[in-house]
Parts: sequence; structure tokens; C-alpha cells
Amino acid sequence: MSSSDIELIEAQGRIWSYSYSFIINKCLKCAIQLGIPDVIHRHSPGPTSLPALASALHLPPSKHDALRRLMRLLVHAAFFKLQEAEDHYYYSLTPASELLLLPDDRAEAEVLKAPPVHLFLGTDHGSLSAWFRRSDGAAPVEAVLGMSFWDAMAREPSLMQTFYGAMSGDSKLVARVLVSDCCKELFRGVGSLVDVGGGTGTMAAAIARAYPDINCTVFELPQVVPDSQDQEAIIGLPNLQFLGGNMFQENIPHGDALLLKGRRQLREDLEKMQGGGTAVAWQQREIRKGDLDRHGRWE
Ligand SMILES: C[S@@+](CC[C@H](N)C(=O)[O-])C[C@H]1O[C@@H](n2cnc3c(N)ncnc32)[C@H](O)[C@@H]1O
Repeated sequence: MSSSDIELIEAQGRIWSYSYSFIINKCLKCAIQLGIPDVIHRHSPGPTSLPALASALHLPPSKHDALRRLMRLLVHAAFFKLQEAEDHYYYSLTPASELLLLPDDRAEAEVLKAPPVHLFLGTDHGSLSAWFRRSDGAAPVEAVLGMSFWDAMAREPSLMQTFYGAMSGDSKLVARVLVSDCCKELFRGVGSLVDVGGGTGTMAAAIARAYPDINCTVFELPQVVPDSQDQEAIIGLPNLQFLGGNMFQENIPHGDALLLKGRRQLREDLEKMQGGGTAVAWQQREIRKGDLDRHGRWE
């Protein structure tokens, strides 16, 4: 085989691989909808055999082999662990599938929560090629919904509750690391902090609680900001307040530190928009979740 053939085979494989990458998304959604993580969890501490899994899921025998294949793919994607013994398959959870357990089954239900996967898995975001042909400035999701994602969500209270609940769960985990001793240095000299797009205030509340001398502000879309009585009831910290506003239309309040959790692109957009001379000075300290991911510590 010539070297150009090898290149062609590799190129073909790449196309197949990316064309089929939607399968993992579909299989993950399917596993969540069938309740596979919860069934395996209830069988623990031992792993769950394939027949036990199929029977607990009430699947017809004609689908047992398809279940084995579904699990094989999800094992490959590290959502489950596989043990094989005497031609039998046994499955157990991994940290990723533990996060997918229903709240009642989750050991740390209050602390950990999966990202709102069901909102995104299998979602039809419309045709990206059609979006490229549009001359207006709408984001792809706006082109499909006819409004921003946030406005669409504001019309569906249950969706809002799910989304912000999940974001808050995610923040609890990150906040636990952020206020631990290893990150103390980050807060030295900070007298005020603004959590931009800070959701329902979980992260800012954790910081305000750990550092009573830091004055924390959550800057959020007005529809997300709880009313003042609720703020008192939910959080009740003297050094934490909410401010409603749109960061793309209004100045972000001044703070010694700006927190943009895990939002690199947003940070770049804001840098462009704010230019110089506004409330935000970008030499101010930032706390970025991505930095923790890359280096295992905060910069
Ligand atoms: C992905 S969520 C992150 C929430 C929170 N920072 C966290 O990490 O859990 C993005 C947040 O940005 C807020 N947001 C979106 N557009 C905004 C805007 N124009 N001005 C202020 N906040 C905005 C949303 O309401 C949402 O809470």
C-alpha cells in the first residue's frame, strides 16, 4: 500500500468518525432516559450483569443484544466500567455516570449535580449552514428560537428552574475548590468581587461566606435576580448583593476582581466591548474555571 493510500484511508476514517460522533450523544441520552445509571447504582456494591440490567429495565429479549452494544459504546466513552468473567458482562458506574444519577440516588445530591445534560443532548440547533447564509447578527440558537436562549428560557419557568438549579449544583463543586486553602492566595487584596452572569448566586455566596471582608455582587439578567425578600431568605449574607442588568448593554459594576466562571469566549467578547475607560479594567484579577481544568490549580 502506498503512503498516499494510507493517507486516504486515514482521511476516510476521520470522516466516518466525525460523521458518527452524534451516536455517542444519542446513546448517552438513551441511557439517561432508560435510567441505566440508577439501575446499576441500585445493584451496587457489586457490578450489574447484562441480563440483570435488561430485566430491571424491562427490555424485551429481542433488545438485549442492542443493550450490550449500547453499553459497549458507553464503556468506551468512560460512562461505565466493564468487567468480563466467563463470557458474561458486568457493569459498574464511573464518576461521570455517578453524576447522572437521579437526586435521590446521589450520595452528594446537595453538593454535586450534573450539567443540565437533558437540555442539550439530542437538541436540534437548526442548520448551521443556513445560519452562515444569514446576514443578521443572530447567534445560531437565536436563529432557531427567534429570540435569545435566555429569553426563551425565561418563558418556561420549569426550564428555568432546571437550568439554574443545575448551574448552581455545578457551582457548588467548583466553589468547594475555590474557597479551599489551596486558592487562598487568589483572594489576597481583593476587597470587592463581581460575579458576572453569576446565576442564582451560589458561587458568590460561597466566596462571601468564606471571605466576609469581600463585598460580593452578582450581576445577572433581571429575570434571574431573586426579589429582595427571596435574596434575604435564600442567602442572607450582608456582604452579598444582586444587581440586575445586561452585560452587553450596561456597564458591569466595578470590582477588584471579576468572576466569569468558565466563560472564556464571553470574556473575550467583553474585552472587545468594554474597550478602555469603562467600569471594567481587564488588568483586574480574574478567576477562571478553565485555568483549574488545565493546570489543576487556579492562576
Ligand atoms: C452558563 S450560565 C453560568 C451561571 C453561573 N455563572 C455558573 O457558572 O453557575 C450563564 C449565565 O449568564 C447569564 N447571562 C446571560 N446573558 C447575560 C447578559 N447579557 N447579562 C448578564 N448575565 C447574562 C445567564 O442568565 C446565566 O446565569
